[in-house]
Amino acid sequence: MVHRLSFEAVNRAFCDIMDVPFGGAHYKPFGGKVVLLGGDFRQTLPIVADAGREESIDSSLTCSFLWQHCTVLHLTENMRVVASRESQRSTFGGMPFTEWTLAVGNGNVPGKSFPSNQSTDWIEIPESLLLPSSGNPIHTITSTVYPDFAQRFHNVSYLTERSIITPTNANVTEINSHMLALIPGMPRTYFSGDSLHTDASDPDRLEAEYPTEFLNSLSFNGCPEHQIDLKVFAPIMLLRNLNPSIGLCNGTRLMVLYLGHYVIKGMIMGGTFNGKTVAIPRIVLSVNDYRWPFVLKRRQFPVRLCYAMTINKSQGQTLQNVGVYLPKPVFSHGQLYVAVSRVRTPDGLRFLIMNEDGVPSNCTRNIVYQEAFVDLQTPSS
Ligand SMILES: Nc1ncnc2c1ncn2[C@@H]1O[C@H](COP(=O)(O)OP(=O)(O)OP(=O)(O)O)[C@@H](O)[C@H]1O
Repeated sequence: MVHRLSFEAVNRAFCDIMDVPFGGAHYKPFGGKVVLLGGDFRQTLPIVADAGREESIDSSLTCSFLWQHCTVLHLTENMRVVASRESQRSTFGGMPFTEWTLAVGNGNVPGKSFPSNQSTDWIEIPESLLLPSSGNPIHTITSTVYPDFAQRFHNVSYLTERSIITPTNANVTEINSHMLALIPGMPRTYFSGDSLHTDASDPDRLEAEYPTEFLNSLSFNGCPEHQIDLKVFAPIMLLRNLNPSIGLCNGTRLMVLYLGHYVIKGMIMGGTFNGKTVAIPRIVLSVNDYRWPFVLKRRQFPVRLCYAMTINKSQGQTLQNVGVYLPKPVFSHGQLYVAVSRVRTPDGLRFLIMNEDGVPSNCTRNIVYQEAFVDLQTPSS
């Protein structure tokens, strides 16, 4: 979901363009233009660094002054799952899959509480969705989602239809490294060129304080790593909008075809541009993180491996086979709902859950902030 401040900025720009006063009796939202917004408040809220529950809710469009001008219309049919007869037949917690998915999103699956844990937002995942609990969890989840990988690692449709999703980047990296090592041959490594930029009066002092080696060690959400290891046939995800008109958007998945010095060539997997071959250049990405007194400029290919991806990054994807790897529970509103709603059929969805002692479990957290739904039933003029 986009932060409400972004909508408010667009609103001001439209008022400016349409020469409509911003505020007062003649004020018209978006300069009088009709704007259609689509979204699902069961999904994750905008990411605000170090935000608690209140700040996350406050970032939502429903907390903007614009919301009073919105009319809410509800979609009623789940088009992703509707085609599957199997999803209607089987029951999950006594309901069809589509209803169970919504119950997870609405926070209506009956909770379970534990003597050791005061939190009541833990739910049981239906038995039919759980993976067998023995052995190495990484091996279990990767061999389930990527069966016969040694024979099929270069098959583009095989890669297109599957992914492992998990809450944190650390687990994503662990699974991606495991999978890359299974492809024959040595990886090609790309290192970024990092520098810092600052308006401070003494940039030399900052450069001495934060040497390049330190900049290289920094990782940021949505920014490629300093070191990227890739092999031909590996699936990668684009981390920036490069050229939407040819399908190169933030979140586009591609299979690597060629690893050059100046470009990476890949084949787009899924969506309107499925099968199209494209070249990705290195670009300079700027990261302005409040924790550091500088802007990091990183010159790197804007990609990362995507055998696994974070739950947040999986929003927008529709896949046939999804393994949800939960070595720790989800940590924010809507993540479990996003995880369970990536598939067309429950047959393609499997969970591997570990409890805090690292023992496989059938219970996990489902965080749902009910305040996120408060204003959705009230159509206004
Ligand atoms: N009218 C339709 N007829 C058939 N299939 C549809 C229709 N609308 C959407 N779908 C399918 O449902 C899936 C989800 O659609 P889409 O990605 O547009 O929804 P979304 O709300 O953006 O999803 P997300 O849950 O990722 O936010 C896609 O695979 C799409 O092909």
